[in-house]
Amino acid sequence: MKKHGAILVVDDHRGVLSAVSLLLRPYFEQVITLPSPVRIDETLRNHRPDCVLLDMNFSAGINNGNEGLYWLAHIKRMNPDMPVVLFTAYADIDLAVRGIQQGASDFIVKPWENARLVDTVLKASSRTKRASSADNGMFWGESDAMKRLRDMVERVAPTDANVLITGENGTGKEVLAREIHGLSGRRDKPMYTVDMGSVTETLFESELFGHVKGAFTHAVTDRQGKFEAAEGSTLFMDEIGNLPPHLQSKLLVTLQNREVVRVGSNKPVKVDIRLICATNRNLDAMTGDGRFREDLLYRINTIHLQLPPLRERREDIVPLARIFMARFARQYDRPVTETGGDVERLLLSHSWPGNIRELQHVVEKAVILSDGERLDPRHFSLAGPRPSDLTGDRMETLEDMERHMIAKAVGDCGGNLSAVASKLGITRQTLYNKLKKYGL
Ligand SMILES: Nc1ncnc2c1ncn2[C@@H]1O[C@H](COP(=O)(O)OP(=O)(O)OP(=O)(O)O)[C@@H](O)[C@H]1O
Repeated sequence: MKKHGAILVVDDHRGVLSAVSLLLRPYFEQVITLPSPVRIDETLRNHRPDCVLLDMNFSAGINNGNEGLYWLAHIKRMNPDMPVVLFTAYADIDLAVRGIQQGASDFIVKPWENARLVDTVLKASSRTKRASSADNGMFWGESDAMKRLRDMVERVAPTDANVLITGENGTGKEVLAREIHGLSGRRDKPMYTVDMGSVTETLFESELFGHVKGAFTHAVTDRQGKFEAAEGSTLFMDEIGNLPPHLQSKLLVTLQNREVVRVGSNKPVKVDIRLICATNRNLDAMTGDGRFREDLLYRINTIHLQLPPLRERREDIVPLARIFMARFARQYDRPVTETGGDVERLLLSHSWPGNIRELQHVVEKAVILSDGERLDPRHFSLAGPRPSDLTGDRMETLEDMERHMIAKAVGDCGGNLSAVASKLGITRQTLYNKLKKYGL
């Protein structure tokens, strides 16, 4: 039988976690257990489980299930397609029904029947695969830069070549890493992520390479690092530019020898991983002034993929906005089905310093606030471009300046073209001509 990817089990009874973990291991590549929901976000981000089995009651003495419903809503907000099976010690059908109304896939009553529990979580996990690949996949779009990138990705993904993805914040580096993993021979195992931007520097080493008991004050047991966990799969190292110099050397040795040495040990362990790194920093400049090892850069960037900022793929702004609109309309049960011309002009007039993430957030907010079939331009509060967008390379000609002034005015006037024309002191017809000329 082919195993499913990963399942996350959250329950504050350690006995329950061990029993469920033993029961589910034959069916899942990875059974991740959490004794408290506080680390749910990080765990969902790093492990992308196929399903969550979520206890309904966490704080001792408060047994009204609200904690479970709270965390259910939280998971669904983060990841609308994630199937959540509720786990409750009380045969409280009303509560379970409320959970299902709020998006849970099913529920299991404790004490549970093993066969029913396995059957329920397997069904929920298969559902996610179909939903998420259709819904949360990468949108490539029509720009030449993205077409070239896609071509390259299709050729490179099936190989084991190390890949370096660069691009500004929010351009989709992690989405691209998942796409590469999904097209590779390693796709049956989950991709492992380690975010060098969120782990504190003192924990980098143990997080990556693991440690043995007693290696440092809090090392009370042996612990596997991400390199070992990702055995046979892909390891995605986000914000690689944050890696301090002594760990750059250790990473280089690990990649050269294909083996890791846990902190506090001298016994190397063989590893077989495919490495994908990402950064929004300029590693060439960092090697130039000695902040990043050049030999490590050569190791990690066998293939270099550069994601363009959203302002350089303007033809993709509206299609992406429509995808996000449809997704959030479903998630928040809103009737909105159209973006509308004024909203589209508004979106095209913005410079998107936060890239696709920013677009996704503003569309999400507008969908939540919407009450009709069309998005309302008043629900978009787009911040003006950053000062850096107004100077330097991107503002070289008078045309650049004019384009920027028109775009800004469209934003300031909420997409109302009569107001834009009068603000700029030109006729509506001239404004139309210029909007067309600049693709706004
Ligand atoms: N091509 C795409 N198609 C659909 N959604 C996308 C795409 N690229 C990015 N997104 C969405 O935009 C958000 C940001 O993407 P992601 O986290 O991959 O960016 P990033 O470049 O890794 O950001 P950061 O540098 O801040 O880590 C995510 O919510 C993701 O779902």
